[in-house]
Parts: sequence; structure tokens; C-alpha cells
Amino acid sequence: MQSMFAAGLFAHQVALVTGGGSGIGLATARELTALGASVAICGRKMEKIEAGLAALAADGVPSERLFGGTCDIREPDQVAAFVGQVIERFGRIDVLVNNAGGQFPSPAETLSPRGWEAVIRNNLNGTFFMTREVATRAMIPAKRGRIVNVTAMVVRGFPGMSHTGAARAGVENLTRSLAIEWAAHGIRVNAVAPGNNIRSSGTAQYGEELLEVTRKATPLKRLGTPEEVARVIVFLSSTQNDFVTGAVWGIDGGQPLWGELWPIPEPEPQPEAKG
Ligand SMILES: CCCCC/C=C/C(=O)SCCNC(=O)CCNC(=O)[C@H](O)C(C)(C)COP(=O)(O)OP(=O)(O)OC[C@H]1O[C@@H](n2cnc3c(N)ncnc32)[C@H](O)[C@@H]1OP(=O)(O)O
Ligand SMILES: NC(=O)C1=CN([C@@H]2O[C@H](COP(=O)(O)OP(=O)(O)OC[C@H]3O[C@@H](n4cnc5c(N)ncnc54)[C@H](OP(=O)(O)O)[C@@H]3O)[C@@H](O)[C@H]2O)C=CC1
Repeated sequence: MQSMFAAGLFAHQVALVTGGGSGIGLATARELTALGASVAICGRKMEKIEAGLAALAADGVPSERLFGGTCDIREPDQVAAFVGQVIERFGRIDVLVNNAGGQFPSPAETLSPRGWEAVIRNNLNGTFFMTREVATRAMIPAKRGRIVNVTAMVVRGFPGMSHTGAARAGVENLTRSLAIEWAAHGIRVNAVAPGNNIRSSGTAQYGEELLEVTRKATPLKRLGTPEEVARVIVFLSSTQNDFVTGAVWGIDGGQPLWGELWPIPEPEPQPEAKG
């Protein structure tokens, strides 16, 4: 497909995409490299990173513009080490896409403390650790930077995944706080919220039946693609919208507006109040 972005828009710029070995992260890395960026990707599993790097190389991206390695964003030491490697390799970081994340479905009443914590760490803590590391070591000293956080559609409740709903809502507020704190450093901080209706390596884990439920609850009556999410991430990562900061952009086919989204038991009717 023809790109809506000008060729070379990201030439001489460096982007770090967490979870860039698969799905939305990889689609973002592909778009950024096609526009001239050097890109670093990370994830917990080396085989996913290798597959991502191979896909980028197959697109024709020269190896000197690519870097990848393992980094669990929940671990501050690993985050510091990876960011250090990226700076050593490319000398700068202009764009950070906090895309890594995920959870597991569980009713709130059976969620163990460790299960709750695992998902908060994966989505809220990890995003904060990576963001602060990149900002303090690369963006604040350079007085420029663009950060895009990938959250989820949390304007409605997230029954069955309350831990991730809380974590993603936390990331949305973090986005707003940092947009203000770091405006003076020339850093813009925005977020995208994919609907729970993007067909990707991630949602494949939830099965076709659940995907069909979310498709039906989407006014546009189809699923979105990682590339459709990636294009909005890339726009927010670019210098073409320098007056946008602290925003959360939904990419969801109108899903928050309408429809029964989650196949949980219908709540029991409650007795009317007497007075
Ligand atoms: C159509 C539906 C759309 C939904 C919209 C969302 C889409 C996406 O997000 S796409 C991305 C999809 N990928 C994932 O969601 C997978 C990501 N998940 C993980 O990577 C992991 O599950 C984890 C990081 C969230 C947790 O892993 P980890 O920290 O390694 O967990 P532990 O094995 O150490 O266990 C800690 C704690 O959590 C409990 N737990 C773990 N998995 C489950 C589970 N599937 N169900 C219930 N509980 C689970 C585990 O039992 C531990 O607690 P304790 O037993 O009390 O020790
Ligand atoms: N697809 C959708 O409909 C929706 C997606 N999202 C969010 O969008 C983002 C991308 O999802 P998608 O592409 O669909 O799914 P994927 O599962 O393909 O992407 C998640 C990526 O994050 C990496 N990752 C997960 N946890 C960590 C961690 N602790 N440290 C480092 N890397 C990690 C994974 O690699 P590895 O396993 O090797 O660590 C993987 O590459 C995720 O945050 C997801 O929750 C939100 C709402 C809806």
C-alpha cells in the first residue's frame, strides 16, 4: 500500500519499539524503517526478536539501521542495560513506542495477589521504567523526543481483565502527567488505545470466537489490522503534529460507542430502592 507519509520523514532518527518482534510493534517498526528510521526492538523472547529483525531485513532495511535484543520491561536493570545498548549503537533516541504488554483473562474474584501484580508490572510499571530511562538518558539531554504509549480501550470497564483495565488507565494518566512535566524539555507524550478488535499475533491467543464477539460489537463490523494501528503510532511519533501532546487516540472502529462487548453473565436485576 502507498504510504501516507513523506519518504525519508524519519531519516537520521532513531526509534525504540518495545515488543517490536511481533504484531502491532513489528508493524510499527516496519513503517518507521520504511520512512528512514533506525529502529531498535526488544522483547522477552529472543526468537521473536530474531523473527522481527528478519522481517525488517527482508523489507530491505540495511543491518546498520537495525538493533534488537532481549529486555523484560518489568526489570529496571534490564531496561537500563537495553537502553544503554541502543544509545551506544545509534547515539540517540528520538522516538519511544511503549508497545510491549499483555495480560491473561481472569474474573476479579479469583485473581491472586501475584496475578494482579504480574499484569500491573507488565503494563504500568514496565512502561514507566522504559519511559523514564529513555527520557533521562536520551531525550531530556537532547531537549527533544516523542513518546507513544500503546494502551487498550478502557473508556468502558474491562470485565474479566480488571487488572489490565486498571494498568492501562494508569498509563493513560501517566501519558497526561508526563506530557505536562516534559513539555519544557521538548518531549511530546501521547497514547493510542487499540480497540479489543485488532487481528494480531496477540489477539490470536484469545481465539476466533471472542474475536467474532468483538467484531460484532464494532460499528464498522470488521476487525482492525496492526498496520492501521501502526499508522497512527507513526503519525504521533513524527514531527508532523508537533502541537499534539497528552492525547489518547482510539483506533477501534467505533467500538467504545456501542454494543455488548464482553461475554460475561448478564448482571442480576437489583431491587428498586424504596425511598
Ligand atoms: C479478543 C480479546 C481481546 C483482548 C484485548 C487485548 C489484547 C492484547 O493485549 S494482545 C497481547 C496478547 N498477549 C498477551 O496478553 C499475553 C501476555 N501475557 C503474559 O505475557 C503473561 O501472562 C504475564 C506477563 C501477564 C504474566 O506472566 P508471568 O509474570 O510470567 O506470570 P507467572 O507465571 O510468574 O505468574 C504470576 C501470577 O499470575 C498468575 N497467572 C499467570 N497466568 C495466568 C493465567 N493465564 N490465568 C490465571 N492466573 C495466571 C499465576 O498463577 C501467578 O499467580 P500465583 O499462582 O498466585 O503465584
Ligand atoms: N491486538 C489488540 O486488539 C490489542 C492490543 N493491545 C496491546 O497492544 C500491544 C501489542 O499487542 P499485539 O501486537 O496485539 O500482541 P503481541 O502479543 O504480538 O505483542 C506484544 C509484544 O510485547 C512483548 N512483551 C510482552 N511483555 C513484555 C515484557 N514484559 N517485556 C518486553 N516485551 C514484552 C511480546 O514479546 P515477548 O513475548 O517476546 O516478550 C510481544 O512482542 C500490547 O500492549 C497489547 O496488550 C491492546 C488492546 C487491543
